[in-house]
Amino acid sequence: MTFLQVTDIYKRIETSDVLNGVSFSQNKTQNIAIAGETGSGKSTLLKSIAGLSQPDQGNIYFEGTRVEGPAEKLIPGHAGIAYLSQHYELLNNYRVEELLSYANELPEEEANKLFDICEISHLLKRRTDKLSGGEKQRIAMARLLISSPRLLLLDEPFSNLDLIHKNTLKKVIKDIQEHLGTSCIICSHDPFDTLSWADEIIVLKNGKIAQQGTPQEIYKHPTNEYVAGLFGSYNLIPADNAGIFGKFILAGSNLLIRPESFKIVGAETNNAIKGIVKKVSFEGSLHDLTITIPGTTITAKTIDNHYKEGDIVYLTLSAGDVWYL
Ligand SMILES: Nc1ncnc2c1ncn2[C@@H]1O[C@H](COP(=O)(O)OP(=O)(O)OP(=O)(O)O)[C@@H](O)[C@H]1O
Repeated sequence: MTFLQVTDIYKRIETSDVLNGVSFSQNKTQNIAIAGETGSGKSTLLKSIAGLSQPDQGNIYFEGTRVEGPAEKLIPGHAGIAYLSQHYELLNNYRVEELLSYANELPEEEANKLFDICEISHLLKRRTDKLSGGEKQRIAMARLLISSPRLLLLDEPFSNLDLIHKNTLKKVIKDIQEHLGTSCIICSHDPFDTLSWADEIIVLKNGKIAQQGTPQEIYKHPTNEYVAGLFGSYNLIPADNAGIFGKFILAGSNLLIRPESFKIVGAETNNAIKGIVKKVSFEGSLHDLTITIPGTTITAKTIDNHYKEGDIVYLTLSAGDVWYL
């Protein structure tokens, strides 16, 4: 039996086709990330899976049982699926332990384990109005996990979190999966939150799946510029300008090359492309170099910090680093 099966979901809101025939499946151990620009339908898809948005057409089956929408049930939602909205709210003026105790039916030991996993044990005596955004979010998540869902849907969980809280949340999500056996689907528009975590990424555009694949496939072999752009910067060399790349020419195809794919070598070698550094930008662990090469300008990334404007450089590429669009 498939863990989650989403088949041909359509949803029209007012005059927009928000979901336009979305189908995919998830197995129990698979981490799925749903990516897409703002308004592409990510939240609506998650809510449909949770039974909180009524699809106009199509079916969702969770562990073999059809997920009914809010129009079909008195109390919306589906047993075993928990959805954490990006706009979750915690009741004000409660102590965290009070808030959690209302939902809690777990034996003390299990509840304490859950609070440890969510890294909120030290917050239990705190009042809910004296918490940071990241802390509130982990408490909201713990509250949902008390009901021992088998599938947790997280809607933009990393937005509005600083790097420290983001990393805590990433560890918490990993521990939830490892220690509680809960499967997850995360929707996020930030590639850095999805590429390292997901087994499979589903990219939505205008309510349709633009591409579905492993993070490596999506990053290295995007089907179009929309997908390429969602997952990082890229160079697009138009087909009529691709001659400079010699052996990599494929008639009529543009070349898509990620900036980190260029190797910068000190001296002219076979097949190296000569360029002049026009700009150097410090990006933390890497430097972005804007380099003029015959007929165009490209961006390359390097860890070397000695390049400066006006330097002559030589660029090489491997066959696996070029993608044809
Ligand atoms: N209740 C609603 N009434 C009107 N339009 C809606 C409603 N809910 C969603 N939409 C529209 O449907 C489209 C998809 O919305 P959705 O929230 O699913 O996208 P999203 O990809 O999650 O966006 P974001 O990343 O900004 O949260 C948007 O254009 C949105 O304006």
